[in-house]
Amino acid sequence: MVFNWFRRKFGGSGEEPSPPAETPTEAPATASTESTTESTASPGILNWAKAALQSIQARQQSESATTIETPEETQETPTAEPVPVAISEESEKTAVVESAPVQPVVEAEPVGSSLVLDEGFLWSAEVLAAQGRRPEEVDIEEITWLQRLRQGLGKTRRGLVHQLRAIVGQGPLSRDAVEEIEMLLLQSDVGVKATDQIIAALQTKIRQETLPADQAIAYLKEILRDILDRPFQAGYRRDFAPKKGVLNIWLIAGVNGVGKTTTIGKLAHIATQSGYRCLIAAADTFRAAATEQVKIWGQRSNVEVIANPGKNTDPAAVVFDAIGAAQARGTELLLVDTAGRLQNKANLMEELKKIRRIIDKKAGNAQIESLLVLDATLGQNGLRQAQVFAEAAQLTGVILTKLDGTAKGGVALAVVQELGLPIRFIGAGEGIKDLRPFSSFEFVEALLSSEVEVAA
Ligand SMILES: Nc1nc2c(ncn2[C@@H]2O[C@H](COP(=O)(O)OP(=O)(O)OP(=O)(O)O)[C@@H](O)[C@H]2O)c(=O)[nH]1
Repeated sequence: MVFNWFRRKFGGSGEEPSPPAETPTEAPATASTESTTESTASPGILNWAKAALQSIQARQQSESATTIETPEETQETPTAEPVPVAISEESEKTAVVESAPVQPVVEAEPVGSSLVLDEGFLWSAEVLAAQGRRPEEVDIEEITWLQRLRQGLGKTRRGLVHQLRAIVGQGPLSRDAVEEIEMLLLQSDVGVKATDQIIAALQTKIRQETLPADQAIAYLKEILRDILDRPFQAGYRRDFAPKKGVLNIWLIAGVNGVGKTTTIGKLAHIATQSGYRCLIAAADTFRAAATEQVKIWGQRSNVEVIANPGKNTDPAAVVFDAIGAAQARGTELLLVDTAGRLQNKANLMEELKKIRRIIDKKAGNAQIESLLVLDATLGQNGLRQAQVFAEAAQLTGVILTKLDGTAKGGVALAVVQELGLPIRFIGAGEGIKDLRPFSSFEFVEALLSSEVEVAA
């Protein structure tokens, strides 16, 4: 059984978590602000984690038993022949449909590392339980991803949590304490505007009452979640799964090197794993290697790539062809890769606008999303680029990549504060499974939770 990331329900602030778990554990039923602030795993969490581990192991065993019994069904490699499609007049001499070759990359689950009831597993269990999840419904992919996210933000978290605790634990916030927190947030790339908001909210609360460090951190988490979820109050929908049975087009934009192509590959993987018919348009015709690169990613998920092998061909024509192909085949998700660099910025923006016009014209009924990919390691610099794109591409969301690197994580707050756009996915690694839908609750926990220890 394959885990469906698009159907995954998040708990956390502002969203009702699932009903309390009816398990023999004492797992917390809701995402309360106090739920994940302890540094020692409670017996409830330990039981919850054990139950989740057993359930994952049992499923893996029964799946491997099925594989052994019916090898032809489960291990057969699907083959795909190139399929001709309707193409536009402009490009009919050169356009071809690149069909995904046959061998999808099969990534083995890192069973050995993840199936241990270690600190990382316990922390993931705590985060999932706090969202009202039941241990028997948790998938190994969720545990692995949460561990990865937490690892990626580890450096920032260790610096932040330790110092914040020391400051907020000293009673009402003094002027010095406020300045210290401000510095910490700015150093973590939170940006001036979001930092001001956080400080103002924190001051109001801590002036009113003296909070122990644990509660002050819990309150800080709540403030951060509120900022990250604010676009939902402004009309953006929380649920970001593509609609089934209709054409969804996701235009992926961003400057070169931020991870657009890689992200498209990872999205194609999530989409096919979640049961969507998916297609990729290779509309970065400026960089010669870009098409080749996106084709390799297409192969990994067995997703076809519509490309035009000519030199400097019109990317809008590729998109036109791809929409035609998608409509002819009943594709549900068309991912459009775009150039990150042209002769100059004005050209790049013009190209994006043109692609957008083609999409609006040829696929007016499609569900269109325009997603900006931002490299989290660029911090505030990435934001300036974003503002330019926001106008040209009518952005509807952001994908934050490279949170596993030197990124400080706080940039997520700056992005939402400055652009008013929701973060839809985050990437924390170069592998096919290293991009997942964004959850403010999980992100903030990964950024600010203390280490969890098994109680003696
Ligand atoms: N560590 C890490 N590396 C990433 C992540 N996402 C992408 N990368 C790497 O970033 C580099 C650039 O990624 P691309 O996908 O080629 O970027 P692009 O935006 O398509 O670049 P252009 O095609 O030049 O516009 C590659 O080496 C990727 O492996 C991530 O989440 N973490």
